[in-house]
Amino acid sequence: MVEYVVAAVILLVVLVVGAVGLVVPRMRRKELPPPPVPQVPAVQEELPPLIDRVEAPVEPEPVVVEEEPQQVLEKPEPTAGRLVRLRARLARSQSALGRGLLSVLSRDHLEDDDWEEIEDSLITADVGVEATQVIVERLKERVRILGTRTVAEVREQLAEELVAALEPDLDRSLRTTPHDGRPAVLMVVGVNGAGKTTTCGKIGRVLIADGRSVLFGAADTFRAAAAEQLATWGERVGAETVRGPEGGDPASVAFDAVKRGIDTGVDTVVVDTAGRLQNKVGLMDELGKVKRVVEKHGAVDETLLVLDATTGQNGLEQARVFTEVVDVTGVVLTKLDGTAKGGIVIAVQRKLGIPVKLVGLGEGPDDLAPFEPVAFVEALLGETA
Ligand SMILES: Nc1nc2c(ncn2[C@@H]2O[C@H](COP(=O)(O)OP(=O)(O)OP(=O)(O)O)[C@@H](O)[C@H]2O)c(=O)[nH]1
Repeated sequence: MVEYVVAAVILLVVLVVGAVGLVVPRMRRKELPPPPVPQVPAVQEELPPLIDRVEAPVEPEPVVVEEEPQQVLEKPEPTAGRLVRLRARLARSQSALGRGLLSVLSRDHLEDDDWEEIEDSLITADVGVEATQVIVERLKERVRILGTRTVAEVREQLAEELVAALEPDLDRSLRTTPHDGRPAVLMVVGVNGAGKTTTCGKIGRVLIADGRSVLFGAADTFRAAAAEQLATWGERVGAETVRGPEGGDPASVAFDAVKRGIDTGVDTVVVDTAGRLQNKVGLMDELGKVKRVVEKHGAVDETLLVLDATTGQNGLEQARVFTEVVDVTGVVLTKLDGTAKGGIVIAVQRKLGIPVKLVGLGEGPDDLAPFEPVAFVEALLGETA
C-alpha cells in the first residue's frame, strides 16, 4: 500500500516538473522584445525619394518655365554708334540745312548774295546769329584761299566748320560712376512736356546698356501719371522705382530714392523732377530744395537739363532760368527727329555754355543717343551729292 502511495507521489512530481518545463519557455518567449524586422522596410522607404530627386530633376521645371515669360527683361541697345544708327531720323534737318548749304556753296562764284543765302540757311536752322557769323567768316576765308572747289571739298570744309562750332573737345561723358558705398545721383530737370520723364526712362536704359544698375526716383509728384510712366520704364529693364503720394513733397521722394539706392547698392539713381513751375522764385524753391535734401546723402553728380528742340530759341530762354537755379552739367536735346532746325544744338551750347550730352531722336525706348559732333554733322549733311 505504501508502495502505491510512493509511486503516485513520484508520478505527480514528474507530471508537475514536466508541465513547468513546457510552460516557462513559452513565457520567456513572450517576454522577448518585438523583433526589429518591421523597422528595416521603414528605413528603406525613406531612401528611394532622395535618389529619385537626384535622378529626376525635371520635376520643378514646369514652375520655372511658366514664370519665365513674365520676368523677361528687355535688353537695351548698346549706346555705341546709336547716333549713326538713328541718322535717318534727322532727315528733316538734313534737307533744310545740309542740302541747302551745299547747293549754294558749290556754285562757281560766291557773291555777297550767296553768302547772305548761306547765313539765312544757318539762322533758319536755329544755329543762332553769333555762331552763324563765325561759321560764315571762316568759310569765306577758306574759299578765298582755296579758290576753285569740288562739291566734296566744299562739303568737307563745311563739315569741319560745323564740328568746330559744336566744340568737339567738351566733356560729354555722364558722371554715373558710384562712390564708395553710395550710388551716383543724376537729376533730370526741365519744363513739362519737354520729354523729361521719357528721357529719364531712356537714360536708365542707356546706363543699363552700359552695364550699370539703376534706380528711379519719381520726384515729379504733381503729375500722378509721371510716376506711373517712370515705374513702367523701370519694370521693363528691371530697375526699381521709388515713388511718393500724389502731390507729396518731391524733395522727400528724391531723398528716399537715394536712401533706397544706398541700401540696395545700385550704381546710379536717376531722379525725375517736376518743372511745371514757370516762375523763377517757385522753381528755385522747388528744385533748390530737392537738390539740398538729396545732397544730405552726398553731392549730385550730374544735373541734366531736358530741352525740346522744336521750341527753338524760346526754349533757350526757359532753359536759362534752370541754369540759374541749379548747376546744370549737361543738356539733353529731345525731339530732334521732329524739327528741320538741327542747328539748335550749336545755339544751345553756345548760349548756355553747357555741353549737349544726349539727343532724343524719337519716341522709341532706345531713341536716345550720346551726342557726338562728328557723327551728328555727318548725319546733317547727308551723303555727298
Ligand atoms: N518725337 C519725339 N518725341 C519725344 C522725344 N522725347 C520725348 N518725346 C515725347 O514727348 C512727349 C512728352 O514726354 P514726357 O516725357 O511725358 O514729358 P515730360 O517733360 O516728362 O512731362 P512731365 O512728366 O509732365 O514733366 C511724349 O509723348 C514723348 O513720347 C523725342 O526725342 N522724339
